[in-house]
Amino acid sequence: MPIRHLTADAVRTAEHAAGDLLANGTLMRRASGGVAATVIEELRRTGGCYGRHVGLVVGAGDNGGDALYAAAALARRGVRCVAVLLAPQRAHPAGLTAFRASGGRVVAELPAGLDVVLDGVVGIGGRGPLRPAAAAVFAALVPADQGGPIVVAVDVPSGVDADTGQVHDPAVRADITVTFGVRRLAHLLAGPQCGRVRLVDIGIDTSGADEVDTLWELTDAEVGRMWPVPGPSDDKYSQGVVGVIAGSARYPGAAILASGAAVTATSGMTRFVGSAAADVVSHHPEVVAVARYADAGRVQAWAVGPGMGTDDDALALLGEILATDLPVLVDADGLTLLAAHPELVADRAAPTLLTPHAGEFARLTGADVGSDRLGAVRGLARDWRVTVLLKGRITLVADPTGTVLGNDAGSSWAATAGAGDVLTGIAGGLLAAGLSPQLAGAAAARVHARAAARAARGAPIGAADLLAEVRDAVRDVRAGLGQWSR
Ligand SMILES: NC(=O)C1=CN([C@@H]2O[C@H](COP(=O)(O)OP(=O)(O)OC[C@H]3O[C@@H](n4cnc5c(N)ncnc54)[C@H](O)[C@@H]3O)[C@@H](O)[C@H]2O)[C@@H](O)CC1
Ligand SMILES: Nc1ncnc2c1ncn2[C@@H]1O[C@H](COP(=O)(O)OP(=O)(O)O)[C@@H](O)[C@H]1O
Ligand SMILES: [K+]
Repeated sequence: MPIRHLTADAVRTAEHAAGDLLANGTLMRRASGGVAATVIEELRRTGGCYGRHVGLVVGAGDNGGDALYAAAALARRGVRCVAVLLAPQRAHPAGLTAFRASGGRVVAELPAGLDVVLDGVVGIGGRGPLRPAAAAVFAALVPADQGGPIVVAVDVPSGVDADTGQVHDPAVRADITVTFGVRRLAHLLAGPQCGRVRLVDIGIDTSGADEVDTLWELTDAEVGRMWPVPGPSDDKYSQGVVGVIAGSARYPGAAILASGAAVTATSGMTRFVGSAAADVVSHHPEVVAVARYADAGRVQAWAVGPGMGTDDDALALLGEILATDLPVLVDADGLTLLAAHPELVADRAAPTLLTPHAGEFARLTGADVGSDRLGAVRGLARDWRVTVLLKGRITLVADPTGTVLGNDAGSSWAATAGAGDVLTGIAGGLLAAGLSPQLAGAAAARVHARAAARAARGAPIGAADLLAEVRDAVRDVRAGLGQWSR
């Protein structure tokens, strides 16, 4: 089962369904216990708990209550806790009582030399940026990598919108985020702001949540299991032949990268159509490359667009491809053409995957992606009745029914020219092998991101370096599946 992320509303619904557990404070006790356990783990890793120092920043709601109860539990382990109360009159009363009873002290500002700072300003009830008093406390902290305290966010880093993942300015940048029962949308949409996310079981049931409240994330094992590999009765045709249309004789780069990625991602066969046919074959001799579409031969899916140009010939070719009943991926120049000719996909029944970056997305919709990327990608997929993969550090793949798969690349090394051409080739290969556009897009994004991180190992890369690591990235996700038996 993919990892589920939910809206704040859906989280609240699940909490309320827990009935007495919510009313009698059991859920909050479990939540704060999870926060304390996380802090204890961190302190133990760095020398133990006794005599260490933890600072709290406490807001007016239950998020602050979690922090106060967690501190009371930490005090029982000999941790010394101090708290800045942002709204002293409205701090969680029972939490504050427990905090004081455990020896915790309320202070006007956080002292230097803290080991951990707990962000209990706001959780899923938060709106907008950190207000000035909270912002000043966090601005004064020395970052953890410069010897300052580790920042542990309770539920979500304050200033990050739990539903859209919008990182307001200012917002808390957490090293660790501890959340309860189920991950919130922001934990994927704003992954880099959350640091390491730790999920604490508090005994709520979220299985009945609606799809519109949900964002899914495939596990590596799921990506590995769905990756197409040849079986005993397969031949080069039976695994799905992908056709790539990209680049030009003048600009062969996109053609070489996209077709090379298609070759690398799956077995079977890659065909290529375009004026860069000779360049493609010189780099990837296994590609069956021709100049004209009429000579292409049969394929099971097309990947069309990178560097193909936007002239009348390109438009005519895109129209022919989209008029087939084959799965088609459209990227780059193909998307620019589609933005002006949406009728080309309006009546398409066959699987269709559009892979825009933010600029191409704006061309397609006439509006910027905005701060709600999830809502935006869902809207385009629904309105155009196609699957849309929105690129970036967090890739989102929405199908027309509203199901969305997200992928945090984990690093940003793939933000390099030509990396999108590689993604096109990988996803095109998976489409030809029979994966749905959504799974093809999400699985390709995962392997693409791993390949980028593998290639980089701390230094900038080009798209060709990323391409060279795709095979090992596939090996990574397939590790442990008993693949040698196939
Ligand atoms: N309901 C429950 O049983 C549970 C709740 N839990 C905790 O409760 C949290 C939700 O608590 P609440 O609904 O009280 O909401 P929060 O504590 O997240 O925030 C609401 C409060 O913050 C104020 N506020 C909103 N935006 C602000 C901003 N930008 N700057 C400063 N103050 C702002 C609001 O006026 C309100 O007083 C969860 O995130 C979680 O930490 C957990 O204990 C799990 C169980
Ligand atoms: N900040 C980032 N972090 C991680 N991956 C990124 C980031 N920005 C872009 N990418 C990925 O790199 C690729 C870039 O594709 P694209 O924008 O089409 O570039 P190009 O057209 O030059 O190939 C996509 O797979 C995208 O998801
Ligand atoms: K918080």
